[in-house]
Amino acid sequence: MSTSTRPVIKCESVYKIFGDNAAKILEKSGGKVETAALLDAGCVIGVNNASFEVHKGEILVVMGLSGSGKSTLLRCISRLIDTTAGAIFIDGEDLLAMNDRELIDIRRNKMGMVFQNFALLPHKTVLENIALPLQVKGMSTRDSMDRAIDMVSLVELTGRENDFPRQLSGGQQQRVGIARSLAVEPDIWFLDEPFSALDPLIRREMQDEFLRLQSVLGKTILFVTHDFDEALRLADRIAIMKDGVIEQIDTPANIVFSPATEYVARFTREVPRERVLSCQTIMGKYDASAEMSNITVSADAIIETVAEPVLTEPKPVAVTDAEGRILGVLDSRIMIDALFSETQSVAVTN
Ligand SMILES: Nc1ncnc2c1ncn2[C@@H]1O[C@H](COP(=O)(O)OP(=O)(O)OP(=O)(O)O)[C@@H](O)[C@H]1O
Repeated sequence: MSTSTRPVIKCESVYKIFGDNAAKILEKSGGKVETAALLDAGCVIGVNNASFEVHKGEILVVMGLSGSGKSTLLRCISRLIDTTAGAIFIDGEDLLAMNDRELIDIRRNKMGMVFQNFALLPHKTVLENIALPLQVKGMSTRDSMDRAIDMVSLVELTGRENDFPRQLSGGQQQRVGIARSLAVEPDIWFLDEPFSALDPLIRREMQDEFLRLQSVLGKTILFVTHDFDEALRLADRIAIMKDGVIEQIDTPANIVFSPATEYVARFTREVPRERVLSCQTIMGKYDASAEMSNITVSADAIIETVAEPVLTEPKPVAVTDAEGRILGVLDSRIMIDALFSETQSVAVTN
């Protein structure tokens, strides 16, 4: 993830107010949002003063309980609904200033969406469902079908091309939804509770599938969920929402170890540290003269994913960066200290 470049998504004081009187009240106040007056007038505040950026290749998970404003925020940024106040920039372009044609163009070519209910057309086959957005863009039937076949393979559904949605399991239907949204090669990927309708085992499988796809595709992602565990598994950063307000936006480790508010802390109390700490945050010093294990682990791997091999390995395991350079070591003592020590002594930097 790069944070030095221009953000792909930038929100500045974004508000979404629902209610017949909202426009009138805003007009009276000269566009200034006075939440108390709006609430008194019976308006509902969907998103309340959201400001943040999402960078290229980053997964930002928007997490909150039902009614906290997650979907409304996502819909403002994808312009499925109009924003009441504030500014949204996509690759530096003012989204709210775009005309209908520009909007259709950006939504068709730059943005992909996946919804909880899969939103597949029941009378079309898997291939036809995936090819449809390409045909809407003007691609020939033949080319769109060829591309749809590639997409089916990407989401590992080869052999089911001619099935109808009703012949597929929920997880398979969502794979089709994912393939369809990726077919147009969007830069920005919006996923609104994509796995919430799936049972827990399939859900976990789809989360792994999502991470696998992202490791290949490197999209810029806004992922909405009400499940804190899902947020921890998937996010580069998590935005926690309550009553339309983003209470905290930070890495999973910082959310868990430095919750900004009491509300955020309520989600984090029970989270085991191996779920959020990376190898880099607990590793020991590398001694070039020591005999090392043949296995290595990546510096940004979460401890949970490497605990077993490290704990069963008699020799120290090298922790390496993306170029394979050794940054430090892990061994069973370091691992046990990190997992079971009572005090939190590690520096949270990832
Ligand atoms: N079209 C609408 N008209 C009026 N109020 C709305 C509308 N859409 C959303 N709201 C309100 O805005 C607030 C945020 O809703 P939103 O759907 O964004 O929440 P959410 O966090 O996505 O919830 P869920 O997880 O249940 O989908 C809620 O109070 C909701 O009732």
